[in-house]
Amino acid sequence: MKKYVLIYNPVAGDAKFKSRLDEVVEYLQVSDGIVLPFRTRYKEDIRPFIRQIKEIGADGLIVSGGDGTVHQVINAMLTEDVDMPVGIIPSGTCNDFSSHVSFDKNLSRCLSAVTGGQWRMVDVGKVNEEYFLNVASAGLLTSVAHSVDTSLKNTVGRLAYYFKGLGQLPNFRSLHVKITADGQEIEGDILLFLVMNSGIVGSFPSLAPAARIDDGKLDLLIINKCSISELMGLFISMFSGRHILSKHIRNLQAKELYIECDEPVDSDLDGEQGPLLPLAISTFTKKLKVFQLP
Ligand SMILES: Nc1ncnc2c1ncn2[C@@H]1O[C@H](COP(=O)(O)OP(=O)(O)OP(=O)(O)O)[C@@H](O)[C@H]1O
Repeated sequence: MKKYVLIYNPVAGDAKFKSRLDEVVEYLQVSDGIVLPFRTRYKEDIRPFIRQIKEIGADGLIVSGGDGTVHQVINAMLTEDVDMPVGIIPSGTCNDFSSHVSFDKNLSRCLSAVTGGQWRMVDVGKVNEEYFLNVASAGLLTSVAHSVDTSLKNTVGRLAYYFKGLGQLPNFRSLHVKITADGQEIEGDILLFLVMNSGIVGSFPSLAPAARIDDGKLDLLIINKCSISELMGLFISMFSGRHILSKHIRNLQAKELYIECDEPVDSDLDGEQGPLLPLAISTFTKKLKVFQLP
């Protein structure tokens, strides 16, 4: 019999996952598995629980939640040296990382990846002392994401980011940054930078076309200072991936980055509030096991 741990956030996204717990237990039992569920209350609950399950020796850890819950669980696992494959039941608003590693909202598909027992190794990024799975960023979208009201986000989902973002366009201002990417120095006025592990961010499918989640590199995408109308044009071209050709975009790959700004600016890690700049960013190649569909 296989043992699984399930960590679930009952309020993530539309808060419907909790009504499907019985289905999860049934699916795993029918597949000769048993599951230990843990319901989150605050993000601070997760690390003490992960520390306790170290002794259990489970065959896999299933996380149901949004990018924020997945971010907390992975940080706790890597910090506490808990080495087990992870499966994700995405129930948040954007679920960027999980959609990249092929977990969609189909519950049986997610669970079949877990019970199938096959996993792959993926890279993880680290900013100062905190790991991130998908993206570290700062600039205009960061303030939008942190100011989107949760009820608005849960009602209209990812569109809330765009609605809120468009409303704030007139307030956007540039940041003067200095970026060192594997020794190469870039300095200038920018609107936004993203350091990506997968190329999916904010549900845009291909923000960094060359990004691979297991290539040992992170993909830096910079939007240089430009006018509001040029920025609107860039957002539209992001849906097709053509933004990469714009003169306002800079895209490169690096293993280590150091990003400084001449003012204190918040960062965003996987949709959660991150540390103030400067950011010392590094890549940990093939650091995490993620279940995959057979
Ligand atoms: N039982 C709970 N009640 C209220 N808040 C909770 C509970 N459990 C976790 N949280 C909070 O939920 C937040 C994480 O939510 P998560 O990111 O997983 O979902 P989301 O915001 O709906 O999705 P996404 O990040 O994809 O937009 C954390 O800040 C955490 O403190």
